[in-house]
Amino acid sequence: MPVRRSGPTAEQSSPDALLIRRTMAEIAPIADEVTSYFYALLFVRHPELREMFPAAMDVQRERLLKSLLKVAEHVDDTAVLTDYLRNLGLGHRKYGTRAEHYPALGECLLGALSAYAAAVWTPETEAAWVRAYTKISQAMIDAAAMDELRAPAWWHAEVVSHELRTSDVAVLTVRPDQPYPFLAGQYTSMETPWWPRVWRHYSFASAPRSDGLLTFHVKAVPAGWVSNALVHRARPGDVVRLGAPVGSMTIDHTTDSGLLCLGGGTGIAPIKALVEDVVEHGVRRPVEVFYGARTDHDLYAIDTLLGLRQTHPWLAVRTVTDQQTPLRFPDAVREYGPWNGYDAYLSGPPGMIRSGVGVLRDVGLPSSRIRHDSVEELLTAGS
Ligand SMILES: NC(=O)C1=CN([C@@H]2O[C@H](COP(=O)(O)OP(=O)(O)OC[C@H]3O[C@@H](n4cnc5c(N)ncnc54)[C@H](O)[C@@H]3O)[C@@H](O)[C@H]2O)C=CC1
Repeated sequence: MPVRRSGPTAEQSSPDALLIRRTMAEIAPIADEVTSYFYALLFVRHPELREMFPAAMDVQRERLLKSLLKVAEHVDDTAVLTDYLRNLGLGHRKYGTRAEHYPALGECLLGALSAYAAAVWTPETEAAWVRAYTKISQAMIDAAAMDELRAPAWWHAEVVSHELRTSDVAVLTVRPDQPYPFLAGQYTSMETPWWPRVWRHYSFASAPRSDGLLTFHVKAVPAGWVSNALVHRARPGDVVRLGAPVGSMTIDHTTDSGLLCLGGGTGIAPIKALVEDVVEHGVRRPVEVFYGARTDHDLYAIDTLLGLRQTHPWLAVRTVTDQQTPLRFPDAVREYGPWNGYDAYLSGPPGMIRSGVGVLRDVGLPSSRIRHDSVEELLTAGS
């Protein structure tokens, strides 16, 4: 996502926004308890909804809280909120969420907030939350209804190849059961047969292919149930479920400006897809890839990138490993350039994205030319 301007200042905030933020500030120190209480209320009052959620609720709790914080932060910023709620509405289709579930969720959310923010909870606060929740849920319901007209809620996809590239990184190729339209640079959510209702995000590692197959790079991370299953258990013939494609780290093909791409670890996956997308479009534009990894051994995608470079002279590929250089990745981009006129794409660990954005701003790139996925989403990606 391009880095956005910040929302309205406190002085410009609406009365509802102030009340909502006051509630969020009140519950911030006990946020875990509030979300646990919310789900307890929901499952006691509506036991039929329990089966829509995974057995272990830790990531789910975090996601709900992040969504609430995001809404509270941007409650007056229609542009940010509209985009965000649209994606949230689409994203909930794969869970089986329907319009009639929203009032139940809203009633339990207000129940949890009023119980834990009792010190600041007034009739005005309650009215502000009712207005906000009505707006939020309607935006999500409308987005889901629009999407229903053109796409399934999820796709089944069969693993057709599984290649272990290092002891903990696998390249998986899957065949969706129906056409799966997406853009290079986007990501999807995946559920495996071993962990039902646990969804994790993975970026597409190839541009759309004529045979319709999709490729992912997965690293088994400690305590990452889904990633470990995908790397160490998945075999051809296994069937996963995919949600809709999301993400705005895509190429603007109406210009021919240069691309500066920073991919760290398995974050090289969408960068490879972007390079293939440039190849597909046949327009020669400079593409400079910086590929960061801990060691040379971890540069599992280097042969593919060097292969592309051999046939496409506009492509430059530089590797930066933690062993090899005194300048840590992504600082190494400072040694090259100038980068004015380039669009930048970052993909990798959240810390790398944050420091990469800092480096790019330092070398003079405006925020509007820097693209990456939401760091909040990445914190629960791929585990
Ligand atoms: N669209 C995206 O942004 C994608 C993000 N990812 C994420 O990328 C990560 C990949 O993990 P690994 O392969 O284990 O990467 P890793 O931990 O091996 O790091 C890869 C590179 O990033 C650098 N790095 C790591 N943390 C940094 C920090 N805080 N500041 C500056 N540089 C840092 C490392 O030095 C190394 O060069 C996962 O968190 C995954 O979720 C993966 C695919 C797509």
